[in-house]
Amino acid sequence: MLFQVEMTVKLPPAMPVEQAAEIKAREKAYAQELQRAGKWRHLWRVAGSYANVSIFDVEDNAELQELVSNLPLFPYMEIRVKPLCRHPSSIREDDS
Ligand SMILES: O=C(O)CC1=CCC(=O)O1
Repeated sequence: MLFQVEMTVKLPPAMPVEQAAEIKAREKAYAQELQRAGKWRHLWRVAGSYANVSIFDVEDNAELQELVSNLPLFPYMEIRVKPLCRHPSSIREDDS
C-alpha cells in the first residue's frame, strides 16, 4: 500500500544544538535504512520549509504507524497521511 506522508519538523527552539544534531543524525540513518529496504520510496524536501513529502510503500496501516512512530524526530513532527492508489492514466509500471 502506498501512502503520501507529509512531515513538518518543529524542534523546540530551546533544544540544545548538540541534541538536535544527534536526533537528526539518527533520523537520517533510519530514513536511509527504510529507503534501502524499499519501504520509503520517495523523500522530497518542501522548498522553503523544514518539511518533507514522502511516499511510503508498506503492507498496511499498522506497518506505516510502526515505521513512522519509530522516527527519532516523531515527537517533534506534525504528520499528515494520505492513502494513494494507482491512477488509471499513469504510464508508469512501478507505481502500483
Ligand atoms: O528533514 C526532514 O524533513 C525530516 C527527515 C525525514 C527523514 C530525514 O532524514 O529527515
